[in-house]
Amino acid sequence: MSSVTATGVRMRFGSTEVLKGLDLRVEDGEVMAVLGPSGCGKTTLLRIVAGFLAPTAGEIRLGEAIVADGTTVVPPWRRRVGYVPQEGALFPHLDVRRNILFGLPRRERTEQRLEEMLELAELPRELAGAFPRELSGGQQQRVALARALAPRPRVVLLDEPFSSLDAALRASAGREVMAVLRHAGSTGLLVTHDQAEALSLADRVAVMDAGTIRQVARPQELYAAPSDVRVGSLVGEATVLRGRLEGSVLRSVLGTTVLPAPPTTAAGEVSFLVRPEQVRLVEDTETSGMVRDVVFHGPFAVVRVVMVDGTVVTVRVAPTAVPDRGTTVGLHLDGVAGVFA
Ligand SMILES: Nc1ncnc2c1ncn2[C@@H]1O[C@H](COP(=O)(O)OP(=O)(O)OP(=O)(O)O)[C@@H](O)[C@H]1O
Repeated sequence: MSSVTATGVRMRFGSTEVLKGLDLRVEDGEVMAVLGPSGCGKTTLLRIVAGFLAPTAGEIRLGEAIVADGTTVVPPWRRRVGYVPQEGALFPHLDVRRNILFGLPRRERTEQRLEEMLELAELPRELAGAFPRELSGGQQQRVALARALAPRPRVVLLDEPFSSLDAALRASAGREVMAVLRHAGSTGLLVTHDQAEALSLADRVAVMDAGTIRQVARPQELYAAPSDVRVGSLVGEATVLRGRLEGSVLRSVLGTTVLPAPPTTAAGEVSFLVRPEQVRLVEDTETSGMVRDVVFHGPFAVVRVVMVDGTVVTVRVAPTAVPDRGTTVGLHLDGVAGVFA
C-alpha cells in the first residue's frame, strides 16, 4: 500500500486551466473522499493519479516514488493503481471470473486468486460464472472493486462508483465497498459530488472547488467547522447570514446569540453559517418569520422560513412538529457552524 501526494498540480485543456496548483496528500491505508461540484476537476485529478493524463505542471508521488512531474510520466500499468470507473465498469461479454482476473498476468489467473477476491468482496462462489447483466447494481460494483484489487494495487481510485445506483442501494453498496477496501488495507481515493456519501464513507474529506482543494478534514470536523462560507455550503445544508459580533455575542435577524467562546477569526460585521438543526422553532420570541415551504422526509422535515428582512432560514424539525405553510413561527438559534470576516 502507499500514500498519494499531489503537489502543485496544474492541468490545462486548451485555454482552460482545470487544476490550478492542487495540493493533496492521502495517507497510507486511508480512504479519502474528494468532494466537489460537477466540473470542478475531480475526474481529471483521478486520471492524473492513475496515469491516463500527464499534468501540465506539478508532481504526483505514490509512496516515495515520483510517477509524474515535468519530465517523468510513469505509464498507468507500471503504477500499480486500481481504478473503479463511473459507469460501465465491467466487461459485459465476460463472466465474473474473467472480469475479476482480467488485469492479472496469465500465470496469476488462478482459481485460488479468484476465490480470494470473491471472498474479500463477499460475493458467493456461485456468481463466478454469471455475466454482469445477471447481477444487481451493488454486486456489479463489488465485482468492479474485486477486479481493481486483484492485481494488489498500491492505491485504489474510485470515480463516483455509486452514482448509477438508486438511493437505497447506493448507501449499502457504499458501506460494503468501503468495508472491502478497509479489509484489504488499501489506500483509497473516492471522488464524489454527493456530500452524504463523502461524509459517511471516508476517513477524511477533501473539498475541491474550481481546480483547488479548499479544506481537508475529518467528516465531523468539516461539517461542524468549515474553513469558509463556500466550503460550509458545499458540505451539508447551510444558511449564510450577516450579523454583528462583539466578543462572543452575535446579533442578527435571528436575535442575540451568545457563542460558547469568542471566535478568533472575525469580529464586527460578520457572515455566519447555520446548519438546519441549529435553529429551533419556538413560540414566544421577537425573531419571527413566515413558513414559506415544508419538505417532509419521514424521520424529519425541512422548513424554510422567510424573515422580516427577506432572509430565508432553513430549519430541521421533528416529524411531529411540522408547521403549516404561511404560518408565523419564532426562531431560536442554538449555535453556529462558523463565523467569518
Ligand atoms: N480531455 C478533455 N479535454 C478538454 N476538456 C476536458 C477534458 N477532460 C475534462 N475537461 C474539462 O475539465 C473540466 C473538469 O472536468 P472533470 O471531469 O475533471 O470534472 P468533475 O469534477 O469530475 O465533474 P463531474 O462530477 O461532472 O464528473 C470540465 O469543464 C471538462 O469539460
